[in-house]
Formats: sequence, structure tokens, C-alpha cells
Amino acid sequence: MAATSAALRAFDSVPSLGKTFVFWAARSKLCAALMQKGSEHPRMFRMHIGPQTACVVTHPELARAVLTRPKDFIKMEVPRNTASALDTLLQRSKDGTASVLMTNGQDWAAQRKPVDPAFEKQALRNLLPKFNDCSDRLLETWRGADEVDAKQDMSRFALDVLGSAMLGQSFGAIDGTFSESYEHYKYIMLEQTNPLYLTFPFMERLPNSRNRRMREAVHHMHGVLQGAIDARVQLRRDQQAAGTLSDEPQDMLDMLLGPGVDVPTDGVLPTEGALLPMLWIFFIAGHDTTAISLAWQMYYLAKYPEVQQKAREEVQQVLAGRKDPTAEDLDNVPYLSAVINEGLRVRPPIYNLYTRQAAHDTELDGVLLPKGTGISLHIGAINKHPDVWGEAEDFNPERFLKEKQPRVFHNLPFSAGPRRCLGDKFSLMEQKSLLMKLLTQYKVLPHESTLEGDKNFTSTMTGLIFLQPEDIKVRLQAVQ
Ligand code: HEM
Repeated sequence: MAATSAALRAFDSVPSLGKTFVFWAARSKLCAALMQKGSEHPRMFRMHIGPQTACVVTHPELARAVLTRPKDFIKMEVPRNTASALDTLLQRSKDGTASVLMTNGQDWAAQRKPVDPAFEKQALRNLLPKFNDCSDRLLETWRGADEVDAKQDMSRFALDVLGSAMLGQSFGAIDGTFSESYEHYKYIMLEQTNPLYLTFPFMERLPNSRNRRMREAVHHMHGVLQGAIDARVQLRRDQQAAGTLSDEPQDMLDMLLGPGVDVPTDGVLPTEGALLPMLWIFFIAGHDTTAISLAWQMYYLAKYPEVQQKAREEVQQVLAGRKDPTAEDLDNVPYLSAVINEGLRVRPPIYNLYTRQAAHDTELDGVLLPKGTGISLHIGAINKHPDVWGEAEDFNPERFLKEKQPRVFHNLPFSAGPRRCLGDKFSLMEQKSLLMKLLTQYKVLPHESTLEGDKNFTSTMTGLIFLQPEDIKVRLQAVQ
């Protein structure tokens, strides 16, 4: 594209929210304000985030252009911040390998290709017993409870699922025994989006208690992940020597380490150095996202009892009295799948995907975007665009059962194109297996404090990225 074409409009002609918008909105309700702005601008608008000017895309066709032109729109490269304790864990391992989330081109392909097979449906079947076990433990903690805090409990559930499915270790989050790692993990997750430190990275160098605490937490999590990798390699070496190494991987770590030990991998498996940042990325990409989705699912089940009952009848028929769903069962619940898809459409956990930038001066929608312009996909607005969706605000799972399905770029909870979410099938399997068990055991009823929960967005800075409820409580009744 001739980016200097005189026919292009200047970027300044795109409607802007004003320089102070994010900071103003951050003090009030950033998430609610950005959702509102998304619905008011049908194609795109400008937003200022710190020193960066971002182009926020709200139309599905423009999202398609961004996601299918990887030479023009690259992932934002996060500069290495040697002062940041998180840097080693988040981006690079000791041999300098960047994680899959942060790279472009060949570097990205070299990270993603070896892990793709482990996230295919066939491979994920091995993890189903872990999902079922965590679901049982969560539902057990609800025994006799009249009401539950769905947002908090789903967060605990999703963390233990990741611990046990990735590393074969629980964080003790569901049972409330909370391992030391739980506290460190929570601290990192909270502090990594601290707006002060994101805007002024030099603050990481200050000798203050936040930075000391952060270093301690990162050091701990680094040790947990590296310790799990080292222990597993040793175990497998021992098992191989004894001839007892199983062909069936027990968790993701087994899958990523491959069938044998010390077998040359030739790029088919991740390098040993890539494993640690990769496992960490699975936690940060897979935890809040799935937990938020499940919290919203609980909310919509409670709000629409007829939807809940229909899903329950479908599940009861498929399980026919069995306790644990099998991988085949998960493929045989189209209505429940539609409920989950509809929840992800109306309330996409990542609704402001601010991870791209213009690789050079380029064009979008007849507008000249200067090199380096940040690009955000407003998935919250795209998923409800009136050019595509009828009665877009309504929660209506039936729309996913119609023969004519929405096109790929019309519904983007997991994004699309080559960088589509790696863990989409993992998360859907996790959500579906939990909801199948839940529906056979409990009726989910609305809680008076969160009756209007779908407008009750978080008021924290995480609202720049996550469309999460401030709070979702539901009441429970045992199914007779
Ligand atoms: C409801 C749950 C989830 C949602 C809504 C979600 C959404 C997304 C989105 C929007 C992206 C960005 C794609 C892009 O930049 O175009 C992404 C990337 C990614 N997700 Fe997920 N995700 C979920 C669960 C998971 C899980 C469970 C895992 C892993 C266990 C995971 C791993 C990743 C990874 C590794 C990437 C980076 C892919 C790449 O750049 O090649 N996600 N996800």
C-alpha cells in the first residue's frame, strides 16, 4: 500500500476521545466508559494512553484488515526493562528466549509451532481428568452453601486448573489452603498492571517495598516453574532408564517435553529455555480470561432460568447419570456450547485488545496511520456491531445454533488469524466440563446484590483490558 497516497485522510481526522480521556476515565469507571465509547463510534476512534496514541477499531471488517495484514500490523514489541523484576519471567528466560506473546515473525513462529499440537483437541483429552477433579473440588466447597461469590470462586478454580493441568501441582486455591505460591502469584498479577509503573518504568528501579516484594514474588514463581521443569525432566530420565516412562502424557509439561528424554527435537518441541516463559504465559493468558468468562456464565445462567433449564436437560440426557463428562460428551452438548459462545460474545473477557502497532506508515479505512501508531481491537464493540448482529445486546444462545453462523471476524473473543488465542480449546473444554457437572448438581439463582450484574463493570485499571464484573454473587439450590 502506498502509504503516502494523497487520497488518504490524515489520522487526525479520526474522532478522538481527547487526551485526558483514559486518565479521567481511570479515576471513574474506565471499563464502562470505554464500552460506551465503543458503541458510539461505528468504525474507529483515537485514544491516548500515556505517551502513545492508539487507533481503536470497532468495525469487524477493519478488525479483519488488522488481523490478516501481519506485515502492516505487528504485535507491539515490549522493550526489555532490565529494572523490572517481571521481565525475566514474562518475556525472556535465562537463554534470552522471548515468550510467544511478545514476539513477531520468525521468532514468534519458532515459539508457537512447537506448542500448537499440545493445544489441539485430541491432545487436550489427556487433561480432562484434571479438569473434572478441579470441578469436583470446587462443587464440593459449595455443598450446603446458600450463596457463592462466583467471581472469586471462578478465579480460584481457574488457577488450580492451570496448576494441575500445566504442572501437575495445585495452588490450593479452591480448597482455601492457599500455598505460598498463591500469594506470590496474586501479587504479581495485581502489580503487573499497576498504572504508575507501566507509565513510568524507571520506577521499577526505586528501592521501595513494592519493588522488593515484586522481586521476591517473581523469584519465587521462577523457582516454582523451573523447579517443576527440572523435577519432571529428572523423573522422566529415571523412568526412561527403568523402562516405565508412559506414552500417555499426564499434563501439559509432559506434552511439551515430548515422548522421551534427551531425544533431539529439531524444532518439534519447545527448547528447554523456552519452557519457562511459555508456562508463565499460559498462566497469565489463561487464568483471568477463563475465570472472567465463567463468572459471566454464572451470571447469565442465573438471569435466564429457561436457558439454564434447557442446558441442564441437555446435559442430563448426555451424561445419563454418569458423574464425569468424557471428551465425546463435550462434543455432544450444542446448546451448552451456544450458551458459552453467547456469553463470550456479549461479555468477551478481553474486550480491548491493545497489542498491535503499525509496522510502518500504513492505511486503514482510508486513513494514513503513522508508523508506531498503537492499534486496539475493541472486541466488546465488534462482537455487537449492528451491521452484523440483530438485537446485539440481547443474550440469545439460539443465534449460535442457526445454520448461518457469524463469520470469523464478526465475533472475536479469542481474536482470529494467525495469532488467534492458543488456549481457546483448552478454555472451552475447562468451562464446558465444569458447567456440565454444575448443572447436574445445582440450580443457579440470581442474587439480589448483583441483579444488574451485566452493567456492573470493574472500576479498577484492569478495565483497560478486561471486561470483568466488579462483583458477581449467585444463590444456589441443590438439584433434586
Ligand atoms: C476465555 C478464555 C480466553 C480468552 C477470552 C482468550 C483470549 C485471547 C486473546 C483475545 C488473545 C490475543 C490474540 C491476538 O493478539 O490476536 C489471546 C492470545 C493468547 N492466549 Fe488466550 N484466551 C483465553 C484463554 C487462554 C488459555 C486457557 C490459554 C493457555 C492455557 C491461553 C493462551 C494464549 C496465548 C499463549 C496467546 C498468545 C498467542 C500468540 O500470540 O500466538 N489463552 N487469548
